Amino acid sequence: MATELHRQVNSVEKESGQEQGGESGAAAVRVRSLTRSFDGRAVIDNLELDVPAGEFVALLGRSGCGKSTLLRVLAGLDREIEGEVLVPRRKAVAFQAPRLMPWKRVWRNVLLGLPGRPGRAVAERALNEVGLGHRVDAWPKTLSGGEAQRASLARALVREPDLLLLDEPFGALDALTRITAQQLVAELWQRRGCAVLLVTHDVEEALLLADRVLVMDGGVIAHQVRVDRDRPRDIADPLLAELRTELLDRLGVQAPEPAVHKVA
Ligand SMILES: Nc1ncnc2c1ncn2[C@@H]1O[C@H](COP(=O)(O)OP(=O)(O)OP(=O)(O)O)[C@@H](O)[C@H]1O
Repeated sequence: MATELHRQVNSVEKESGQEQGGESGAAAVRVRSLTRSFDGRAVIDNLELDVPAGEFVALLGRSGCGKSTLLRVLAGLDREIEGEVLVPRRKAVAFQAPRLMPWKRVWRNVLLGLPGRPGRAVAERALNEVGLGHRVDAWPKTLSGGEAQRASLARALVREPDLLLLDEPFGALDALTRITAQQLVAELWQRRGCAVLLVTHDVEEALLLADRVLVMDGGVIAHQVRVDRDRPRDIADPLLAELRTELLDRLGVQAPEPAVHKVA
């Protein structure tokens, strides 16, 4: 299904007949010559990016290289830009911190900011989808870290996004909860068919989840690899191990030797 794209340029989001359908009809993101500067320094510098509808893309890069800035631009939260950014109107974003309002019950948090006064049943459906059906009436402070992150995902899902933007959503979770949350996102993506852009520091997470992994450096997408493997994936797969070394190299990180377990 073709997704209508909308232009975000210099604080204006306007519908444009020209770029709908046609060449961009199967795209979820089209970025041309995007530049974003802070105090005269271009953090994003003539960046180009295309994401087809339904693709899962992971974005890696050293700390401070501009990943979150790019995500905020795509989300429409930052419009002080030069260049062209086309994204679907239906988009949603989830951050590392779940950002739930403590004075509203979970289901009301899920519906926050949604137009058209949707009813509780809409929130319940999304909460069921992320396995939080039993916490519909809970207060945010009673949720565990993983539950709060799932509530945040439910809040993104009720928007029925064509583009889901995730900024380090698993960064604050413990290792076990993180794996469960990754599996949930993979399932949701497969079920919903939306495009996903996941900002992460974790090369293995990127390789386990994404169709394509991008490395941002010098204000542009400096490198990319395609992960041509069915899911669920195994990080011990030789292709993934090879791509992991390649990506760590591009990130300027020495790949550690695989751990050797000795049994006495
Ligand atoms: N509102 C702002 N005002 C000034 N500088 C900013 C602003 N937002 C971001 N920057 C700068 O832009 C650069 C990129 O920041 P950004 O948060 O996008 O990096 P990042 O790649 O997401 O980093 P990390 O991986 O550490 O989260 C940094 O040098 C940051 O200090």
